[in-house]
Amino acid sequence: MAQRIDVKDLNIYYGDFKAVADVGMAIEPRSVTAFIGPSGCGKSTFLRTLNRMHEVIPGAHVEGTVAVDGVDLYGADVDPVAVRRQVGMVFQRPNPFPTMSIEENVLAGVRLNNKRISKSDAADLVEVSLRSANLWTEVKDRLNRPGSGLSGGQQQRLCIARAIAVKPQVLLMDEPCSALDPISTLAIEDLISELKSAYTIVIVTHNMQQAARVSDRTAFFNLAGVGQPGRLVEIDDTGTIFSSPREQATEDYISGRFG
Ligand SMILES: Nc1ncnc2c1ncn2[C@@H]1O[C@H](COP(=O)(O)OP(=O)(O)OP(=O)(O)O)[C@@H](O)[C@H]1O
Repeated sequence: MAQRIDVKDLNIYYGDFKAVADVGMAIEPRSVTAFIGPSGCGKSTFLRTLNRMHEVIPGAHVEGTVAVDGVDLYGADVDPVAVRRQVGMVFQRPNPFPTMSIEENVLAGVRLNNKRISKSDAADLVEVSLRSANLWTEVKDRLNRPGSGLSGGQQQRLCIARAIAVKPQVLLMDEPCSALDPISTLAIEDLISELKSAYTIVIVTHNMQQAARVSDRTAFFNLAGVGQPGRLVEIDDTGTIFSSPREQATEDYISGRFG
């Protein structure tokens, strides 16, 4: 299911403002890639271009290519809705649909895609998705209760189950633990490590220990100054980035000298 992503010469704009410049990188399947860097360097903006969520903002556009297994997501005949099915996203704050039951939350993406699904297939999909998200045993006896009745960490795992249920190839996570306590954070990190055997995972994180714990590859982004675009400084194996990065700016950032 996992797929490789190749980004080439990507420039990302909000209207006339170039927020991110000249990004090129390969993101490997069945691995976790972390994006780190100071606030405003464009990590979230870049992440959102990987499933065409960026362009839902009026005036926002990109130049360059993002190819998933060789197919440019920005090709003329590519349907952005199909892209978002293939490349799922989990956000900073858990956002289950509050009035929907746990079960209906898991199925929400599938229903949005207008897929007809029998009752027994739906029940199977709910169980498989919740099991994959390490949530099944905690909720199996209350599948009809509202998703909003779960703890923050459980809600985030529910959102991951909802993302998985549409069978994406890639999972994008934008600071998925920033609203969670340390125990829930560890549960999500364990889950990320399990999911990488099936998915290509990209995670934005402010937490460098988290990047070091969960990711195989780390990309460091930086900003030359206010009003300047963010740029990719380097991407390498996570161990290398945290022990012997090539660039001084990376060294300064990871050793806490700025950002
Ligand atoms: N909707 C928007 N409209 C206009 N500019 C935006 C929008 N969202 C982000 N930006 C700008 O794009 C640049 C990159 O922002 P982005 O949120 O991607 O950075 P980030 O590295 O994820 O930051 P943080 O770590 O603080 O979340 C910033 O200058 C920001 O002000």
